[in-house]
Amino acid sequence: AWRGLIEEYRDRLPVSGTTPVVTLLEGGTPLLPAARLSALTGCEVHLKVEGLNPTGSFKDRGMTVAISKAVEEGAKAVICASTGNTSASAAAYAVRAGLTCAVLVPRGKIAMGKLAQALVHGARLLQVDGSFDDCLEMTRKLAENYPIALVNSVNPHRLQGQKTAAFEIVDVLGDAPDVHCIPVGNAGNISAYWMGYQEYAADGVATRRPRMLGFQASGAAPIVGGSPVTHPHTIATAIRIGNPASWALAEAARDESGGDIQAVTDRQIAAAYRLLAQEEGVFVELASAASVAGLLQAHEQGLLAGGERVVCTVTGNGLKDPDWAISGAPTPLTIPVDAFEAAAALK
Ligand SMILES: Cc1ncc(COP(=O)(O)O)c(/C=C/C(=O)C(=O)O)c1O
Repeated sequence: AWRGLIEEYRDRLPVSGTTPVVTLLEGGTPLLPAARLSALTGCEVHLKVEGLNPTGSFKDRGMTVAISKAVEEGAKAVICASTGNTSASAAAYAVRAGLTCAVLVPRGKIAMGKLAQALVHGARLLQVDGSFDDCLEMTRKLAENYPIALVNSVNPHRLQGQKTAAFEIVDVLGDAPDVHCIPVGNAGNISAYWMGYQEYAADGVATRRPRMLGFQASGAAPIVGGSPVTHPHTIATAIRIGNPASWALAEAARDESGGDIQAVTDRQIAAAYRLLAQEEGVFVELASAASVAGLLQAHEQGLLAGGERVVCTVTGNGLKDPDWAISGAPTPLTIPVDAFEAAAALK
């Protein structure tokens, strides 16, 4: 049976025999063949469905390690800034560990499902009148001045946990893919995947490393533009980030892998979101669809050779932000009960 990431990849994580294991049995998510995307691109496309982690996003991978280490170091409380999924995950793992959790989120820019998770797990939720980047700056100051563990992806334990997704992909495919597409916000995840692929290639578990293709929303694309975006804007609120904490690591992943970091528009993201739901049967949140919007864009640009193996990470569950699924849907029909019975009686 699946034992959670620390037990599954213990010898590749910064834990020892005495590290308490705080887990919700995260990881082991599906690597789902994507027939429609394969037909559209002429590649062999798989989706790494990270919305099926315990709190509905890939953040659980990093949080199991960061919270376990926080307990080992004697922390009594944890804190993070978040566009939503990190706070949802930190709140749940803090409960598992018996720690107090404080989260700072940008007011009014967080999907309801994520807010619900932080609140229901009893996190102390601080809504900041500013951007995610302002939240992160405040969180770093608080963590410096109080005995409270910072569990954002600036905490190296987070990236250590998140690199396990790359291990799982190689373990299932038998080697690394040729290309890996992934959304980029605070840029921890693209950096963590590259770390994982590098580690497996260095140990000979994989014979190759993929080209990393990262995708930012065009209104929140500091790495693409080369300078911080003071007022980032996108419907994909999870990646509405103007000054990524792992900027340098993400550029290294791009350059060392021979990949790229590009922008995709909200329109492209929304189209990929609908395609995933209506043609692949996978419901993801908007930011997650940036990796598939990027796949289609890369195909258009001739960046993909026919038959190449491509993995797209879809990072969060669509249930986090159901409004987007409802807003464009046709109005449901309402049938009066008696008409229904009459119709049924027609048999
Ligand atoms: C669904 C989803 N998809 C992609 C990203 C981008 O990953 P990174 O590039 O590693 O930041 C996030 C990030 C969310 C937060 O940063 C947070 O929760 O504070 C996300 O929730």
